[in-house]
Amino acid sequence: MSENTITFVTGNANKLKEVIAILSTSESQNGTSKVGKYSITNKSLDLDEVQGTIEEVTINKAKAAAKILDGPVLVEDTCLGFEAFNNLPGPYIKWFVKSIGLSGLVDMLYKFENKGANAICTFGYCEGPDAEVKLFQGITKGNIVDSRGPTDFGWDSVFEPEGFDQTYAEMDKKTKNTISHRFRALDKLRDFLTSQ
Ligand SMILES: O=P(O)(O)OP(=O)(O)OP(=O)(O)OC[C@H]1O[C@@H](n2cnc3c(O)ncnc32)[C@H](O)[C@@H]1O
Ligand SMILES: [Mg+2]
Repeated sequence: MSENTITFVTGNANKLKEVIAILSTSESQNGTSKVGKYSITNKSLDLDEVQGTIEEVTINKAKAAAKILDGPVLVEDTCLGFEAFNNLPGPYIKWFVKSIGLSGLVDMLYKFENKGANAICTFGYCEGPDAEVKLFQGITKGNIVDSRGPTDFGWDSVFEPEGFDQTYAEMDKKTKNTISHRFRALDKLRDFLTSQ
């Protein structure tokens, strides 16, 4: 593998699809994206996640991936935080969705007038097992609403981004991919990689 190849490590096929779509250019082929001098390829691995802040979780994931693959890696951790809960569940949103479901998330806020939520995406880039992890974060604000639209990607159907009357799940993918937390984080990562 060339030294300019970065492996995006995720166990989530929907994340991967969005990353490829957002980074796609005429030079991308077969799931490999070109950003500046770098080629971004991918590997499906479910990395252990420690408890902590989103930054700590992402740094740990990146270090674990760089150790396993012994080379440049990119990982991503996605949070959904409720304003009424001081931004929890945050990095633990996956376990909340798994254990209480989407209607459970909506019910958590039933006592609160403030339905505000932040979708936060943090990419961690690490050049190798002994390198520092660089973070690139994107945030999209929105509200938690009753589920509308397909439920095949995480909490997409209960998150209505500010300024829109559709949930992420109801939007066409192109629209989501120009306003999403993931798009905003990748924009920063792209700036960094193209300046290298
Ligand atoms: O292997 P990794 O990359 O960690 O993939 P994951 O599915 O474990 O992902 P996270 O640890 O980042 O957990 C984030 C949770 O939020 C969900 N999620 C991530 N991005 C999302 C998005 O854009 N819209 C809706 N749900 C999303 C995802 O399905 C998880 O349940
Ligand atoms: Mg995960």
